[in-house]
Amino acid sequence: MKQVLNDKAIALIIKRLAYQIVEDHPHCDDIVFIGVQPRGVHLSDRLMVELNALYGKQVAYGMLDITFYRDDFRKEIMVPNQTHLDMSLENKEVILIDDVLYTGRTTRAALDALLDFGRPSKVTLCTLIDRQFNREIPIQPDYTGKTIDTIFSQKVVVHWKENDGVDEVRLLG
Ligand SMILES: O=P(O)(O)OC[C@H]1O[C@H](OP(=O)(O)OP(=O)(O)O)[C@H](O)[C@@H]1O
Ligand SMILES: O=c1cc[nH]c(=O)[nH]1
Repeated sequence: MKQVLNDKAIALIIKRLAYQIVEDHPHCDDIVFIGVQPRGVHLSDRLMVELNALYGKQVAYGMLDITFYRDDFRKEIMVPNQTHLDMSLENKEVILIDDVLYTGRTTRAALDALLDFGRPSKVTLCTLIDRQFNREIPIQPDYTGKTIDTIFSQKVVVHWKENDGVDEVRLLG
């Protein structure tokens, strides 16, 4: 199982993503940052620390469960996570945050789920890892930590210190 990113690389990437977002958005008043449950939230929590420091205030931040919006949710029993989103998304720019983008189906479900909270003026996507091949939905990231060329049989595994004891990205297979 090959290590693709270690803890130092992940920390640097998260800082860089935060700077890129702030460069594109000098003001954060009309932005809502949303981590996709469950694993996107580890990345979004880290990004919020950087963004709060760069903006000098608490940015609007929520977490979105997409379980019942997945296109395969009827095929197996799934345990939902929690949504924490105590603001309207009407006319806000939403920056969706997830750890991995692969087929694009999770992001599609997230787009569907967030429409329950209003009509955003714009939605952009930030991901730590973009597995750029085998996309099944026409979705691309706007902010990418690292793009990885993978084949179908492989799997990208993102470990987070708070869950797995270590920050790292590994490629299985
Ligand atoms: O672009 P996609 O193919 O949807 O994959 C991306 C999603 O996969 C992982 O979640 P999880 O393992 O819960 O989802 P999965 O079962 O769809 O792989 C990851 O945290 C992303 O949310
Ligand atoms: O390789 C993959 C594909 C989807 N989701 C992951 O977390 N890893």
